[in-house]
Amino acid sequence: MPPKKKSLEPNKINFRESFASLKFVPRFFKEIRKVNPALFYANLLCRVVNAFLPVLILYVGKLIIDEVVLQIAAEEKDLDQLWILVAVEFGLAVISDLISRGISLSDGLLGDQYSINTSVKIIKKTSELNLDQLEDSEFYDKLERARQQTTGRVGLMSNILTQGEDVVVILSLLGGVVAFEPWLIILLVVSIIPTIINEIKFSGTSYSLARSWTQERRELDYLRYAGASDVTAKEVKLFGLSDYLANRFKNLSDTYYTQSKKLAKERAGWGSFFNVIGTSAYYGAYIFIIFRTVAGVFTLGDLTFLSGSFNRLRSKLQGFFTRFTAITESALYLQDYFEFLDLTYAENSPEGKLPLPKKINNGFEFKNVGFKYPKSEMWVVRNINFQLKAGEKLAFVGENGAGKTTLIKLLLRFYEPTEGEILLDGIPVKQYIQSEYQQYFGVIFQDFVKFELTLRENIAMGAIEEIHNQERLDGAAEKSLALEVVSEFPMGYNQQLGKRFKNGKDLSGGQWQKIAIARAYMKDAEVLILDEPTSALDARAETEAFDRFIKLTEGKTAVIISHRFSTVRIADRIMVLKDGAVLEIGTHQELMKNDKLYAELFNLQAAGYQ
Ligand SMILES: Nc1ncnc2c1ncn2[C@@H]1O[C@H](COP(=O)(O)OP(=O)(O)OP(=O)(O)O)[C@@H](O)[C@H]1O
Repeated sequence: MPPKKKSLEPNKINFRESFASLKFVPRFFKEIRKVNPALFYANLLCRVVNAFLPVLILYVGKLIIDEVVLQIAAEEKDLDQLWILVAVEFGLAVISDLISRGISLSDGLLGDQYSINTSVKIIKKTSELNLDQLEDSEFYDKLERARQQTTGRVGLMSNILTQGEDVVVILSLLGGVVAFEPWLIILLVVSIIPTIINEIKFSGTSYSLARSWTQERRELDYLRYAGASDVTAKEVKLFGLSDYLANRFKNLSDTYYTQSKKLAKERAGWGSFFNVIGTSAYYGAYIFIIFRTVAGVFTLGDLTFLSGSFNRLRSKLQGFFTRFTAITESALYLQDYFEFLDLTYAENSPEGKLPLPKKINNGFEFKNVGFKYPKSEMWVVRNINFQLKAGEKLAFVGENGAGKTTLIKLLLRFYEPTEGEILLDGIPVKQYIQSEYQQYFGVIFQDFVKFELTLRENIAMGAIEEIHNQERLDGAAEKSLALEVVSEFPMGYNQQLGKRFKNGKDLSGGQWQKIAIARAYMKDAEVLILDEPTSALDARAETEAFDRFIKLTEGKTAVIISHRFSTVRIADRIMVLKDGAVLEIGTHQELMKNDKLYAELFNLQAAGYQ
């Protein structure tokens, strides 16, 4: 599919929207303060002191020049006063430098702590959300923006603090200028108006460009990954896909480049034009001050103080307005971040309140369950009625796409049924506290995660609080045949797995699967669910794994999904699914007698093995 063309005009975010995003700033600062209150207040104090230094330094400079002029004209030179002034200016310069360094140091430290804190919050929040939210692409974009802007938020913090500091600098400089010559303020206003116009003109545009490209940036990241990663390398080489992927990447990025180039050029062009106007106003003021000095109204010291103050004021005011745009732009990202943190569970699944019973007495029951995935009109499963009795081993079989995994996701309450309900001992499962309910289950999914962490961590993921319980780890590894994998490595459980990190070792598909099964044993859950857990195991390992599974989980409730009928027949009962409906359910013998799909598929596989 060729990449879709995007319009070259991003939706502009207007000034009002930019302002509205500032409402998140107080919450942002509350979070920063919480991260390290002492450092936060020290930073504020440094900034307050720093704000008064420029006007003080300029004023002492003026006194020095006036004193020099006085001493040139004096017949008897007395330089004591002059040296004191020079010493004061030197002292102020040293203090200013120390404080500036203190500010950037504390900015950096606060920023680092804050970004660690937000990353942790994002990870935790993600785990709280429902699967349908995580699978939703709009939501995913929000998550992406919340995640990406961590460093932007750190910049935002120092920008806002500098803004506050500059307000004090500007007021103090203004006070100085007004005391000498109030008329200069008019020229000052004229000199900064162009900057304000420029900022209003472009405010929000670059943000809206970046925002409207979130989805494409995700696509670009993916293409970069697909074209240059160890996971895809085999197929990319073999099928000669690298040019295709590189071109797709290039076409999409070229469109973005064209848009941002257009914006950057416009911004630079208008910026230079307005700057010329601003500079002219500054020189107007300068000429005015020179005239007044020549006329004897101002001293030479006044001249340096006023021109210095005027120049600083202008650049501070310009900085104030450009920074304001940067702040409102980053505050829009802040909005993404806080909106993400404030996301709640899907509205159609209000959280249940009932605590979970310690033991399952009768089991689960699906009553007329039907389900459509969010934003889809298709019934994936419908009219599903069956019981999963306590202590029973039930197998699901059926062709690809029949709905087996979907039923598991419903049982686990990753999704709520669109119609019908699921009961546990006669009570609808949605009445239980979801997180507690999910603790009942130990699950190995078809696409279980291969964590690029140590072997120990990979097994302990089933009950991470038990990571140092060697006995339990050994027990789980032994039951799942993963102990053989552990013994292959001199570092044993401490072996790093995967190829991403130094000394990491990749495993075969079957070895990974044994580790995933160990995870389920580690959990010691009430209900075990194995979704094609042995597809990568060799025939001997598979039989062994299943025989063990049945023995070791005696009395436990379990659901097994498998395409291998030799495995399935060990189950107490087998449920056959076809096109999202239950076709037949019973023991192996019953279904063979039934002589429908199960018997047909069983005989087909059995013939294949002969
Ligand atoms: N997250 C999802 N969003 C939308 N549709 C989905 C999603 N997951 C699965 N489906 C659709 O639901 C149907 C049933 O999928 P499911 O994974 O339950 O089948 P399965 O019986 O487990 O198949 P297999 O044997 O291939 O694992 C399929 O048509 C699939 O396209």
